[in-house]
Amino acid sequence: MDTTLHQCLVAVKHFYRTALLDYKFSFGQLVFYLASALVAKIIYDIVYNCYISPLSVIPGPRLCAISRLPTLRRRPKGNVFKWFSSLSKQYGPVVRTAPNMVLFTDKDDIKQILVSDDLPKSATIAGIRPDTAFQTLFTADDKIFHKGRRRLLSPAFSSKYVSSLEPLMHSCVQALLQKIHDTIISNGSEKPARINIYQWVQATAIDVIGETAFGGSFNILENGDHPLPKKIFEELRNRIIRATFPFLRPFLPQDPYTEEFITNIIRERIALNAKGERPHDILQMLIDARDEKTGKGLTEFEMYDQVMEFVIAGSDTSSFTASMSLAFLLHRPQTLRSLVAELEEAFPDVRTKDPSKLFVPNHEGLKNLKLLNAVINETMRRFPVALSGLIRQTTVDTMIGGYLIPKGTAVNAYFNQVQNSKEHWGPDAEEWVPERWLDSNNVPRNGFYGFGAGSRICIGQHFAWTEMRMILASLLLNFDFTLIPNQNLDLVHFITPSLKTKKFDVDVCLR
Ligand code: HEM
Repeated sequence: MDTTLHQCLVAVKHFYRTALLDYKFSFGQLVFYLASALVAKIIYDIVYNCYISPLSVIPGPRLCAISRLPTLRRRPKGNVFKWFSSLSKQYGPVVRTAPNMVLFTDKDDIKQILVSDDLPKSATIAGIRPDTAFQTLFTADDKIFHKGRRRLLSPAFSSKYVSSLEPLMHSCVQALLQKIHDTIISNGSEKPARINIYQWVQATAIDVIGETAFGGSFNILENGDHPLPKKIFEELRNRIIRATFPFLRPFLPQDPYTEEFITNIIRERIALNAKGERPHDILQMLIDARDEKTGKGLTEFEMYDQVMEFVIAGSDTSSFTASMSLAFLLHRPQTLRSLVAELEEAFPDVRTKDPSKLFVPNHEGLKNLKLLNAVINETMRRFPVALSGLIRQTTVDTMIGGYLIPKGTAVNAYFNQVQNSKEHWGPDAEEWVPERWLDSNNVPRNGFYGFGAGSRICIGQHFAWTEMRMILASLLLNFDFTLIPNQNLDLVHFITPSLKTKKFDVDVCLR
């Protein structure tokens, strides 16, 4: 038998060698051989993925073992997180979601991925870069690059530095209050005005990041129909599509509007520097950055890329959380009343002030307010910004969740499931109940990852907390809001989450 097999192999080898050397095969034969090689490769991959790969023992839908199709078709629609949740309910804490990707929903596994092993970001994340050659803080998969960029930018996010930005945030929040106030007055102050608070808070957050990080408000709120928020959303969706289907990259170029908008800001700053003015903010840090070895600075594109990342990371995240907090408060009047009482107790003079003056509380007076913090934490628990999970990649064969995960596998720390699990958070885990945060015993250890964890933990968390507390408290201290029931609160997630309708209307009147 062995001899026969050997003879066969020798004959096949001989045939191919002669054929290749003498080109003694027709075009039809060539197509046939290539097609058979392709079919053999497909069959090999299917057999390997289903029966031989160490991942083959991990539960999950059969199709996921051989194809990325189930994930690919959901990502561009922004609803992959719903599927992940249903998979983990059906298959348990470790699920294979693609031939080379595994979903983890156990809290210890998530801690291992993000903190103990502190795995690097996966190649999937690198795909969301506009130009894959350039890394940014959020997308960096090279740990050394990440460390250097993080060291460079950290001073702009320290709690001390963020406190110094408070007057700038104050002016943007004041502009939001003024716009609401003026709308109520122009509507005839005795009746409530209907506004899309979701959109206005989003515009405010973009202005805050412009004012604090790039030297001047983008004035998005003022120019109600500014194209930037829509362009940012389109860019987020395109980034996911480019990462999911790399062959579509040439057909989905970077949007010229945002590139020009941000590049102009950079050029204006460089011109300002030439006049001797050097504001101390993120933009200046990027302009001044020099490579330790080569002494070279960032190119204009690299600066644009990093600035754009901050505009994305710093706007839709905190605005989503702040406006969803308000939406849920309106659905839970008892908590709304308690929160307003907490705020009025902390700022008793707000009532005695001139009613025509709008009041923005200082952050020092807000930061320790228990219910305010609980409301924001509860919104981040129920609807985390990283709704589809945090994707990392193994660099060596690693045991996670009792399975051998080979080197180069994408692992998704899907903490959304942990944060909404009845096992960890009790029978009301799927309800929005901020009061649970008032007793620290109710918060399970390693059960909350609102800002991520490990070396990639959100660099902007002090910034976000300051901004969210100021926006929410200012709205509630100055106005009365009424819920308009039965609005669609369905979410989509493209890097950051948003309401599918981009709309949450409220009726608002002066207090
Ligand atoms: C409610 C508000 C926010 C939430 C819930 C949030 C959440 C997160 C999470 C979960 C991560 C970790 C991503 C990962 O591990 O893959 C992250 C990273 C990051 N966030 Fe935030 N974020 C918020 C606001 C902000 C703000 C205001 C900024 C900037 C002004 C910002 C900038 C960043 C950046 C640059 C990273 C990447 C950090 C790194 O990889 O070193 N975020 N954020």
